[in-house]
Order: sequence, then structure tokens, then C-alpha cells
Amino acid sequence: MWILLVLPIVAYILVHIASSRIKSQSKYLRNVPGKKPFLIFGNLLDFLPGSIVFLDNLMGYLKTYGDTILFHDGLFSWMLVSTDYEFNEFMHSSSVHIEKSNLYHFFHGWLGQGLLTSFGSKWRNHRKVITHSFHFSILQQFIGSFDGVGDNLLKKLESDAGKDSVEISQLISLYTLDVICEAAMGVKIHALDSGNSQYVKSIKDMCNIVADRIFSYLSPRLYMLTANYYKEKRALRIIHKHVDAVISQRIEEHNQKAKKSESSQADDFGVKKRLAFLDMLLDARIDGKPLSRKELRDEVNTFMFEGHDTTSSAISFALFAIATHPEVQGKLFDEQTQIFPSDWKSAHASHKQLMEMKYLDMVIKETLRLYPPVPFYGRKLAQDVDFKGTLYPKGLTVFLFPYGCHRSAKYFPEPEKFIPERFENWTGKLPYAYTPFSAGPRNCIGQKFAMLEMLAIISKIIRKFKLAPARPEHEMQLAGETILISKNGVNISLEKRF
Ligand code: HEM
Repeated sequence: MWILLVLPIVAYILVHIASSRIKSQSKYLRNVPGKKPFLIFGNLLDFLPGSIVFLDNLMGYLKTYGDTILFHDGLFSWMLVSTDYEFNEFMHSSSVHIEKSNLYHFFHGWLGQGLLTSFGSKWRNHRKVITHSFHFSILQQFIGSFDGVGDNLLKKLESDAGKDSVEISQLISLYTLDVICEAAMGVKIHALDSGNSQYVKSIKDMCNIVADRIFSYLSPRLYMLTANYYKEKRALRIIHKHVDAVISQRIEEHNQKAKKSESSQADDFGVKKRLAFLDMLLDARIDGKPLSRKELRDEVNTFMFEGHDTTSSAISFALFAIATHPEVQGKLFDEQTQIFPSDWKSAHASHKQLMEMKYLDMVIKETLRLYPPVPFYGRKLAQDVDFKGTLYPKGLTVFLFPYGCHRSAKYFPEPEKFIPERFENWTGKLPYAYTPFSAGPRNCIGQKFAMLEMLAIISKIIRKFKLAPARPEHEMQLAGETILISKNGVNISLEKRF
């Protein structure tokens, strides 16, 4: 009975919200095309299957309606998706519209106000001090980690050599987790050896939970009734406990630093001290003050998230592309044997040698074009924007969509084909059409680290193994979650070269 009373009230409120929104928006977003929204569901019904249809449907919208379109996110809230070059240039280069969209709230429990999620003066101050940690001279010391952990990855892959079909993305993801853990915190977690330790499992759980939440459309209150809510709480407890313990240990060591000589230090986890990002954060000062424990934790967690799934996605897709393009693999192997004429089987690449791998560099760039690990990212307009005669309202969510730009024939001829040579003379060409690492003030701070890591590990793998398509050939199901993944794995086959 009560429902008969409540329903009209709810309907009245919804219509009221809708009409007042429409009224207040009438001078905005005039003539911006998009699929007609359906009642309060907007365009959401097209996206109900979730991440598996997200990229294709958005691509379909862009093809049908134009380069800059409106997407109705249900309950009358609008999002703008754009692959228009000038609009991309405007958004990326702006130092005003740098706040992330509301979708990033799902990260807050984990990453707090780290570099990815913060904005305003907090972001500016942190970006300034953290930029020093990514100086070339500091990045060079991580090459040892890429190589050491890489040897362990090769051993694991060896046991799969000769099989018809090997799913590589899980192992690669443990490799990148081991690497980033050494780099961010200076500790070994041996993810490759014990992939289901509580900490490793909790990080994986958090990546999945955030991706699920983005596509679940549940309100925060209803989310609290789901199993994921409790899984998230548990995962965060484990992650925060682990990171807090490492921070405490490092602070203790920093306090005792003067008493010990650097060279004799080795921590409880057995890593001889090369400086980790955390060490540099401990030395950082903002307005003369050190970062608080919470700030340190947020930054470390941000590196752990941004620094492992992204590179893992890129390396897995690169190996898939190499396995399915024998002519590309031939050129890659020739380049390796030229750089290491006598010892290609065992060489540990130096920074200088990594920089000589020009063809591999192009293969990685082409991989990041076809398979950008971050297929989209969102901003919130900080003020009204008048762009090419259209007024966009303050607060509007803007989706920047590298996956769409990278696959547009306007910017890349034959966009579906894997052609590394297109990057031969790329420098300076259309920088806002190719943004795997974003661009402008909020670009990826870890770009150089990631490029070195990818060069180092792919060089090792292609010197050790000849890659080939899986038997039967594997067709990947790409899905745009927070990271680009293949829902059915990334399968190839490997033969040992020696
Ligand atoms: C292939 C590997 C990588 C790709 C494709 C990638 C891509 C990106 C993209 C597109 C953004 C912008 C995201 C947004 O606006 O929401 C970003 C931001 C960021 N990335 Fe990366 N990333 C990679 C590796 C790394 C690594 C290895 C690290 C750390 C060691 C890292 C740390 C960060 C951080 C801290 C930010 C936030 C920067 C800021 O807002 O100031 N990334 N990355």
C-alpha cells in the first residue's frame, strides 16, 4: 500500500530534477551530438554488459555521431567523449582543468590523495617533489631490478616452452609487481614465486574491485550490501598494514642512517639498498615539512597501482603482437644480435644498450598505440569552457579516449594494422593524437621508468625464446577496465632458442 504513495513522490522528484537540470543546462552543450537518451537510463542500457562492450560501443558512437559526443550516464548526468584533435590539445595542455572525474572516487580508499587522484595545490606540490625521483640518474639504478627479476621470469617461462598455448599475462603481471615493489619501497615480495601471498592477492583484488565498481552503477549505499564491499575492506586492511610496516622500517633506518655506512645496509627483506622512491619521499620537504605517514602511504600505493598493471598490460600485448608478426620478430632479433654480437644469449643490457634498441622502441610504441594500457581517463571541467562556439558547463565530466584516437584513420592510416615503422619519423607529429602516457601537466610521471622496464624485459624474452601464435590461434577479447586487458587472457607459444 505504502508503495502507491511513495511512487508518485519519487516520480515527481525525478521529473523535477530532470526539468531543472535541463533548464539550467539549456545554454550549454548546444548541438553536441550523441545517441538519444532513454528515460532515466540515458545510454546506460547499451553498456549493461560492462567493460567487454565499453570500448566497441564508444567507438561505434564516435563513428555514428562525430568526434565529440555526449554520453548520458543515467539520471540525466552527461559526459563528454572526444577524439577531436584540437579539443584533446586544449584539455591536455590546460593547467586549469586538471581535476580528475568522479570515477576516480573508487580509488580513494586505496590511493587516498596520491598523485593520480589529488588536484589543486596538493597535487602541484607533490608532483614537484616526486618529479626529482624520476630523474634519469635515479632511474638507471632500477635496470638491475628489471634484469634480476627478469631472470626469474625467464625461468618460469622456460617451464612453459614447447606448449601449444601459454597464458602469459598473469606471470607478466607478477613480474611487474615484483619490479615496482623493489622500486617503490625497496622490498622484495617474491610475487613470481608466491603469487598468492596475502599482499599480492589484495592488490589484485583491489584492481578488480575498482574495475567492477566503475561498471556496476550501484550507489555507494547499495555497494555496502555487496560481497565486494567486505572484500575491499579486507584487501585495504592488508595493503595498508604491509605498506605502513615498510614505511616504519624505512623511517627507522633513515633515523639510524648516520650510524651506518650505506654500503653495508641490507634490509629484512634481503635487498641491498638501492634508493627506492620511498627513500626519496622521506627526504622530500614541502614548505619545510616532511610528508605525513598517510601521504607517504598514498604515494607508495599510487606507484604500486600505476606502476604494475599498466606495464604488465603493455608487455603482454607487445609479446602477443611480436608472436603474431614473424617479420617484426625477425627484425627485433637481428637488432638484438647486432647490439650483443657475441653474448646475446646471456648479456645483461646496460642503459646505453637499451637506448640503442631503436626497433624495439618502435614496436613498444606501436603496441601502446593499438593497445593503450590506460584506454581512457577522465577530467572534470573546473570552469565553463567556450570551445569552437559551444559552451561546456563547469563540472562536466570529460572522457579523453586514447584508444579511440589511436584507432582513428584520421591520425593513423590503416589503424588496425600493427606497423612499428610508422613511428620511424614520428617525433613531434600530432602529439595529442597519440597519448598512451597522457600529455601535458598531468602526464604519466613514470613514462621513462616504464619504457626502460619494457625495453629491458622484452629484449631478454626475445633473446631467450622464439615466440609464435598459440595453437589453435588465440583471439583476444579486449576490455576497457581501468586498464586495457584481454578478458580471455593473452595466449602465445614459446620455443627456447638455446
Ligand atoms: C606502460 C606503462 C604506463 C602507462 C601506459 C601509463 C599511463 C598513464 C596515464 C595515461 C596517466 C594519466 C592518467 C589519468 O590522467 O588519469 C598516468 C599517470 C600516472 N602514472 Fe603512469 N603509466 C605507465 C606506467 C607508470 C609507471 C611505471 C609509474 C610509476 C613508477 C606510473 C606512475 C604514474 C603516476 C604517479 C601518474 C599520475 C601522475 C599525475 O597525475 O601527476 N605510471 N600514467
